[in-house]
Amino acid sequence: MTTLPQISLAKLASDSIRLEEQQRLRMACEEYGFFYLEHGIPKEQIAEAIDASRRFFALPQATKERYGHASQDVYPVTARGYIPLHGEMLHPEAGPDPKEMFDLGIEKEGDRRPFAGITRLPDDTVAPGFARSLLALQATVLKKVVPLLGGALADLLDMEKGWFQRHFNPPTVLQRVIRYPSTGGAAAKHTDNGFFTLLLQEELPTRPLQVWFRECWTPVPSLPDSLVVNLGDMLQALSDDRFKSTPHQVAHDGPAERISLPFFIYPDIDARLTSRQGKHTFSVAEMMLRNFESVWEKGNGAGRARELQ
Ligand SMILES: O=C(O)CCC(=O)C(=O)O
Ligand SMILES: [Fe+2]
Repeated sequence: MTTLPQISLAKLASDSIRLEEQQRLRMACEEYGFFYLEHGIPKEQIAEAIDASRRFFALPQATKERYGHASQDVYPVTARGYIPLHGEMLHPEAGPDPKEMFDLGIEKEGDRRPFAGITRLPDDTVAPGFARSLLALQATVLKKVVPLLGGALADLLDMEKGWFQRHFNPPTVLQRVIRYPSTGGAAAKHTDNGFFTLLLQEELPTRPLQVWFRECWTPVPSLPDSLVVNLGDMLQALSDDRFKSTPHQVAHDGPAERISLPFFIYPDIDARLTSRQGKHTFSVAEMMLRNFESVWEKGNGAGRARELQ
């Protein structure tokens, strides 16, 4: 069985072995577009967010729907809030996905730019610990993981000094909580549209996440203390197509429900970026809005779904 490369965040941070680890990261990005990252996030913090999410999803449907897209005050409204089962379609041939979700972001009052602002979230009287544990996890991810991994990737892209700090200050974040029911859950094949995605998943003996590798669907089992990183379409473009934004899908058939916690990391919403060799130039806001239009208005699926057979 193929095992994805394992990269260590601590090694990327260490002066003595950073270069060696960066070369392994380069190989992971060029050959796979998917890898494990030993992250160092406390287990309890992840477990708390998963438990609180499970409790939220167990609430009555009418309670959850109070936080749906129609109640959100951000642009686009589809960027935040609760999405019921079969509420999203990642690939048009597969139809709507059997999964339930909640989306949040960097919560900043008064920020009216696309994909920014405040999510209408359930408070502790409705969903104890839900908002608090998810936002605490976001803070840890943004502090401990994103700058180190992002900086290492920017070095590999051969961007000028300070490129990452300039264009990810702050990053745009779509933080998602997904529940796949025990009776069968799925996310259809797609690519992610951003720079990279960090996926924290429950440690289960089953292997529902699958990556398209060497013309085969290959399972990506959870590994202790590691999250899964996959590269998105923006990073593929910024690498002049050297790095892979790899197709993936989820096929979950129980026996228990599965909670996963992806963080979709994008550059600053105001950034306009050009790849090193100049093959690709894009505005982050325009590319994100196009992707949302494809998923939510045109029914064409996510990322490069349309190109995937
Ligand atoms: O739940 C997972 O394991 C992956 C979900 C995913 O690929 C996505 O939401 O983009
Ligand atoms: Fe994905």
